[in-house]
Amino acid sequence: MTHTFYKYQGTGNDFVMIDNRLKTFNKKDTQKVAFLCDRRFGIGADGLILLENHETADFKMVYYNADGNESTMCGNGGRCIVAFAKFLNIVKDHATFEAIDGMHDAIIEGDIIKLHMQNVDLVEKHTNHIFLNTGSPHHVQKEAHLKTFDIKTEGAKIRYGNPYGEAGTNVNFVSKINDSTFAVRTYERGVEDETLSCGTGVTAVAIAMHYIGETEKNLINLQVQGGELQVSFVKKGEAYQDIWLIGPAKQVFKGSIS
Ligand SMILES: N[C@@H](CCC[C@H](N)C(=O)O)C(=O)O
Repeated sequence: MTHTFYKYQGTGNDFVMIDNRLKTFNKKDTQKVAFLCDRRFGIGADGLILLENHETADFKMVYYNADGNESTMCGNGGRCIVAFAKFLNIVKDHATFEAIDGMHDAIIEGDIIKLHMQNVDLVEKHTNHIFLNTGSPHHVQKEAHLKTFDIKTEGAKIRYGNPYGEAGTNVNFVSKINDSTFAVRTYERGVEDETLSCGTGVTAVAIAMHYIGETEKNLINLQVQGGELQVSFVKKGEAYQDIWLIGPAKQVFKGSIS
C-alpha cells in the first residue's frame, strides 16, 4: 500500500508523520515502521508518528521509535505533531491531544510550539546520576567533556546496564554553561544512537539540574546538537508541575512511499 507522508523536525529530532484519521496504516507492522525510518532503504527518521482521530481532544498521537516499536512519550514529536495538525487545519493556535502518557495541550506561535508536559512527581538522586520519567524514562549525568564524549558507546553501556535491564532508558549527558543554560547530548533508546535533540530528555535535564541545586531558575535554556529548546516549570514540594517544552517544529518535505 502507498502512503503519503510528511517529514518534520524539531531541533533536528526528525519524524515521519502520517495522517491516519482514515485508519489506513497497519499499526502492528513493526517492520514497515522500521523500514520507513531507515536512513538508507527508507525515508529516514528517528521515529514515526501517526495522527489519529480522538473523541474529545483535537487528535491522538501514536509514536514509534526508529526500531519500529511503539514507545513512550516523545516531546519533540509532540511539538511536531501539533505543527502537523495546524498544517492539516485541525487546529488554529491551540491544540489538545492524547498521547501514551495522557492528555497534552499546546500553544502555537508561528514556528514555535509550546507543549504542556505531564507533572513529574518523583526525581531520584543517585550518587552519579539522576533518574526521572518525563513521559519517557531518562538517566541524567553530568559530563565535563561533552563535546568530545563518545555518546553512543557510553550511552549504550548505561542504557543496557543495571538497573535498567531489558526495558532500558534514554541517557542524557549534561554540561553547565551558566546559571540558566545547559548543553545536552542524548542517547535515545529505540534509535540506539545519539539523536540531535530529545524533548523529554531536555525536560528531564532541566528538572534534574534544578532538583540538585545546579540552578534556581524556572526557565532553562537547553543547547542541543540540533538547536536550542527551553523548559519552564513550577516546583511544588518534591514535585514539578506546569512543565512546558518550548521550541521550533518545522515541516521539511512531503512524499509518497509503498
Ligand atoms: N525523541 C523523543 C523521545 C522518544 C522516546 C524514546 N526514544 C524512548 O523510547 O523512550 C523526545 O523528543 O522526547
